[in-house]
Parts: sequence; C-alpha cells; structure tokens
Amino acid sequence: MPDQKLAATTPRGGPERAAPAADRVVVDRVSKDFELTVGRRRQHIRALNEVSLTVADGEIIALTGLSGCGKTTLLRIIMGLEKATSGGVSVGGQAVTGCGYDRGLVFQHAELFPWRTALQNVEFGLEVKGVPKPERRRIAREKLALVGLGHAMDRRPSQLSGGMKQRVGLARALSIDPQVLLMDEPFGALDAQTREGLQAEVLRIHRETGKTIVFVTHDLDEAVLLAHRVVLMSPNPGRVKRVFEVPIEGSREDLVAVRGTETFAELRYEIWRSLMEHAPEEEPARNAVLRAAGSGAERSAGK
Ligand SMILES: Nc1ncnc2c1ncn2[C@@H]1O[C@H](COP(=O)(O)OP(=O)(O)OP(=O)(O)O)[C@@H](O)[C@H]1O
Repeated sequence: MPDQKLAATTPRGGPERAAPAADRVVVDRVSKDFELTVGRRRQHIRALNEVSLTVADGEIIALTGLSGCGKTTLLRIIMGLEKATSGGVSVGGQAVTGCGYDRGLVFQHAELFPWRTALQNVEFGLEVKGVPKPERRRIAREKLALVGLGHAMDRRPSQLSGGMKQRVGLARALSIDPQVLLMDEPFGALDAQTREGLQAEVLRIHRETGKTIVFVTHDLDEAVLLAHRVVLMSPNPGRVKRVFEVPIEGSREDLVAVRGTETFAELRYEIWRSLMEHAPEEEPARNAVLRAAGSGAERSAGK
C-alpha cells in the first residue's frame, strides 16, 4: 500500500534542526487534473491523485520520481501558482489561495533581469513588497553575503557564472524571509562540481536560517544528501509511492564523507529500486540511463 499520508513526526538526525516542530506545510488530499487538446482530441490528465503530506517546521523534503509523476505540479500548487482540482494546501496554518510572501521559489534557471545587478535583482521582490529603499538594500546585501556573493553584488547576470546566478536566485527567494523555501530542480542545470558546492551551501544556509525546504530533484544522491525525508512519487496518476526517512546523524556538510557511508549507499539503492518499478518498459533509452545510474548505487551498496 503506498504511503499516501506522511507522518508529521520529526525525522531522526540529518541536517541540524531544533526540537520537534509543528507542521509548516500541510497538503491535504490534493488532486490535479489537466485538460488539453492534442490535434483534435481532448485529453484528460490526472497529474496528482489524492496526495497528502505534511512537512514539519525546519524540515527538508525532497520530491523525486520519474518524469511526469507530478513533482513540479505539486510544488506549484504549494507555491500558489496552480490551483488544485480538489483538496487543499496550508502553510503556517493559512490556506494557500495564491502566491504569498510566506513562500519563496527558486527555479532551475535563476531568471534574473539582465539589466539589473545582482543586488538590484535581489531587491526586486522587496520593491514589490513595498520595503523602503535603505531597508531593502540592507536586506539584499545581507542575503547576498549569506549565499557567498558579498564580492559580486554589483555584477550583472552576464558577468556571473551559472552557479553564481543560482545563488542570486536563492538570495532573492530568501530576501522576503519566507517560512518555506520551494526549489524546483535548483541545481539541475549546473555542472557536477558547482552543484556539489551549492548543495553544501544549502545545508549551511539551512543550519543558519532553519527554513523549511521542499525541493524537487531527479538526482537521488542530492535527495539523500540534503533531505530529512525523500518522498518518492509515481506516475499515472501522480501520487506518493513511498516516503524514506534519511537516518544520517549530525551535520552533512561534508558531502564527500556522507557519500562514503553505508547508510547513504543503502538508502540510495532502496530508493532507486523502488523508482525502477515504475520505469516504463516502452522507453528503453531512459530505462537504460536509469539502470546505469542505479548500477552505481548497487555497486556502492555492495549488491
Ligand atoms: N499546464 C499543463 N497542461 C497540461 N498538462 C500538464 C500541465 N502541467 C503539467 N502537465 C502534465 O501533468 C503531468 C505532471 O507534470 P509535472 O511537470 O508536474 O511532472 P514532473 O514530475 O515534474 O516531471 P519532470 O520530472 O519531467 O519535470 C504530466 O503528464 C504533464 O504532462
């Protein structure tokens, strides 16, 4: 039986967090249908089917699963960018009816204004919020320093690397001091080294701010390295298949050391096996890629 209703318990160990906390995000039996026209035919897609989950205050949750299982749709519904067909979401006890300053979103591509400096890009959300200039400048500087860009505040996006742009996106999302940070494959477009640097940064920022984080990733290593719990979704229709607690104790900021642990290898292997049950047979190329990705997990888990 799929683990549809996630427990609100605080998971053991993992990225540092204060004692047991209240639910920050509650997703209650959310379903989402899309109607689309392909050629002359009307098509109905059930992107999400009765998805329920709770995310505790200060918790980090990874949403993973095969392409099309509804990860982005769920994140967009939590953000208020998309309306659920049925069911509902609340954040901090307030029903989500649209976007709000209690939630910050980090996209796969930072989507910065090219004519604005890093500082001015981070200031943007604060401008919209009506924060007076001296105050928004102070906050934007503080957030850019938090993401390690204190030295590049006056550069325009064309003068920043891909990783630096993502850091600006992260600083911009943090500038409005959201209760929850939502990230949609935030490092998916970056090279391996930059990606690893940013993963460690997210853990450090989490330690410093205690933000609740929900992120989407296809990368099982990333899911296990960063999250307290990994929510594996399955497609047709999109639903929660299984929830994995990540029992890694203490700080994880030394990612290389964490990767070397048996716990990491075994859990990654378990998630991969569960994921593969849904890899469609009619897509041999993607299946092969998934199997190749998994064979690393098999080897490191000693299977
Ligand atoms: N605006 C839309 N109109 C019609 N169908 C949509 C729309 N957005 C998503 N879908 C469909 O809903 C399903 C879930 O899509 P979604 O993007 O949430 O999946 P995903 O798990 O994030 O996929 P990926 O890993 O490829 O990004 C897919 O079948 C997709 O085609």
